Amino acid sequence: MSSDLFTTAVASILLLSSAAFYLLRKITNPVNNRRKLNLPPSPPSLPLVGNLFQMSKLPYRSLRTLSKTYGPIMMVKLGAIPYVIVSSPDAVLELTDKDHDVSFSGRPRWKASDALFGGGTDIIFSSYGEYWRQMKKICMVEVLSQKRVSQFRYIREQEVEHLVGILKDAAKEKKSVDLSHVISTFANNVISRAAFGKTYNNGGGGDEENFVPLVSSALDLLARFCFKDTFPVLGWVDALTGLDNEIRRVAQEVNDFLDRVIDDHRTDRVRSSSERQDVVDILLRVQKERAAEVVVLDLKFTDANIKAILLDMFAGGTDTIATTLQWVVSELVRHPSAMKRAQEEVREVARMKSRIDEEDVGRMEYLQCVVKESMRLHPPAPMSVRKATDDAELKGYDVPKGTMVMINVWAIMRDPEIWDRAEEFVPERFWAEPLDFKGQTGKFLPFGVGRRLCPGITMGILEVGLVAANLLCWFDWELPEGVEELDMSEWSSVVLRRETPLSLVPVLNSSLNL
Ligand code: HEM
Repeated sequence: MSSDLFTTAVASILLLSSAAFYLLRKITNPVNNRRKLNLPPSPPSLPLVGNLFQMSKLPYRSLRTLSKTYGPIMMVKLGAIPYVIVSSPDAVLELTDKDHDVSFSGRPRWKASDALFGGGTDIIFSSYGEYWRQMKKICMVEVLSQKRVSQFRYIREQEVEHLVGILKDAAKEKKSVDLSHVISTFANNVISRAAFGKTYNNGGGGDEENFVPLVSSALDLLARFCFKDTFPVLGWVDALTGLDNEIRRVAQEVNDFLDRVIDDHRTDRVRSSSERQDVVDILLRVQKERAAEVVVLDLKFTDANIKAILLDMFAGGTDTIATTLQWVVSELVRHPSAMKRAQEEVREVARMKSRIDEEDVGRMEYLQCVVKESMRLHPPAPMSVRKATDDAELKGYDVPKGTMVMINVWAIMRDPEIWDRAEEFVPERFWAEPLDFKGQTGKFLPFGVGRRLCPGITMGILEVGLVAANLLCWFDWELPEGVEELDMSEWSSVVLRRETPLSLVPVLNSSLNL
C-alpha cells in the first residue's frame, strides 16, 4: 500500500468513526439533545440535592419566594427530579387551554400511590388517557352526580344532627371540644355510610372496624419522604428505613378490607330496589351491566376498579372537607365582625326552624363568600401536580415530556398583584366578584382546574355549607380559658391542615327555638 493510500484510509476511518461517535452521542446523550431547549429559568442548585435545600416544611411558601425572583414559570430540581412550577393565572389559563390541556393532564407516579392505589388504576393517580376518562365518567355519573349526591342527603342530615348533639352536650358542660376531631369524624362517617352503607370508625372493634385509621395511615404514607421518588438511584434506602414494608402492609390491609366489603355486599345482602343503595351496591350493578355489554377498550370494570373508586372517595372526600371546615371556623373566630354577619344571616334564614336543610344553605350568600375566602387563603390542596405527557411549550418555554408540573395554587390565591389585600380575610370580595369553583379565570383554584378538576365539588360544597351553617346557627364560639389568640400555623401533609387541633368552647345560642 502506498503511503498516500495509507493516509487516505486512516483519514477515512477517523472521519467515519468521529461521525459515528458524534451520532451516537446525539442519540444517547439527552443533555446534548436538550442543549437547544428554551427551559424556564431556574434558581441555582446544588449537586445531588438540587433545590431541596431551599424548601421549608411548607414547600408552597418556599416556592413562592423563589418564583418572586425567577418568575411565574420556573424550573426547580427537587433531588434528582425537575419540576416546572407555575404561579400565575396567565400560565394556568394557557396550561389548560385547548391546545395545551392534554399535554399537561398527566399525573406523576410515586411509590406509595402506586402501591396503595393499584398502580394508578384509580382516578386521582391514573395517567391521562382513555382508561382515566372512562373511570372518571363512571365516578361522575354513578357516584357524584347531582342525583346521587341528593340521594345521600339523609346521611349528611343525620350525621349533622349527631354532630350538633355532641356539641350541645359539650356546651351544657361549658367544656372545650376538639372541633378538628368532631369534624373529621363527621366527614369520615358521611363517606363511609355513602360508600359502604355503615361507618367503620369504632376504634376498638375487630380489625374490620378500623378502616378509617387505616385510610389515615395510607394518606400519611403518601406524604412521607421517599428516596425512590426523589433520588431514584437510592430507592433501595426505602427498604432500610422501613418505608417499603409499611407501604406493603397498609396496601395489603386496605385491599383485604375492601375485598371483604365487596364480598359482603355480593353475598350477604339481597336488597329490594326500594332499599337505600350505597356506592358498593351501585358499582356492583355497573359491573354486572358492563359484563353483559361488549366493553369498549380494556375497562372491564373488575373488583380492582371498584376498590380504586372507593379509595378515591376516602382520599378525595374526607380530609379535604374536614380541613376546609376547620379553617372556615378558625378564620371566623379570628374575625368577630365576619362571624357576627355570618351568624346573623344563618340565624335569619333558620328563624323559627328546628333544623337547617340544604335548601336553606343555598340562600346563605354571605356564608358562601366566607367559605370561598377561607378556601382562597387555605386551599386544602396547595399545589396541583401534573406531568407533561408530550414535549410541550408553555408561555414560550419548552417543557419536555415527562416533566413534573406543579401549579402553586396557594401562591396564586395570595398574589397581591391579583388580589386586593391578598393576605387578609375579606369575604366581601366575593360579593363584588362571584368567582365559581371551577378555576375558569385561573386565579381561584381550590378544586383544581382543567380536565383533572375535582369531580366532588357539589358534594364537598354541600357538606361544608351544611356543617358551617349548623355550627354558626346553634352556637357562639369562644377560645378556651387562658388562650388569648387562635394559633393559625399550617401543617402540610397530603392536605394543608391546621398544625394544632382546633379547640373551642361552644356556647348554646339561647335565642333560638331549640
Ligand atoms: C372541600 C372538598 C374538596 C376539595 C377542596 C377537593 C380538591 C381537589 C383538588 C384540588 C383536586 C385536584 C385537581 C387538579 O389536579 O387540578 C381534586 C381531585 C379529585 N377529587 Fe376532590 N376535593 C374535594 C372533595 C372531593 C370529594 C367529596 C370527592 C369524592 C367523594 C373528591 C374526589 C376527587 C377525585 C376522584 C379527584 C381526581 C380527579 C382527576 O384526577 O381527574 N373530591 N380534588
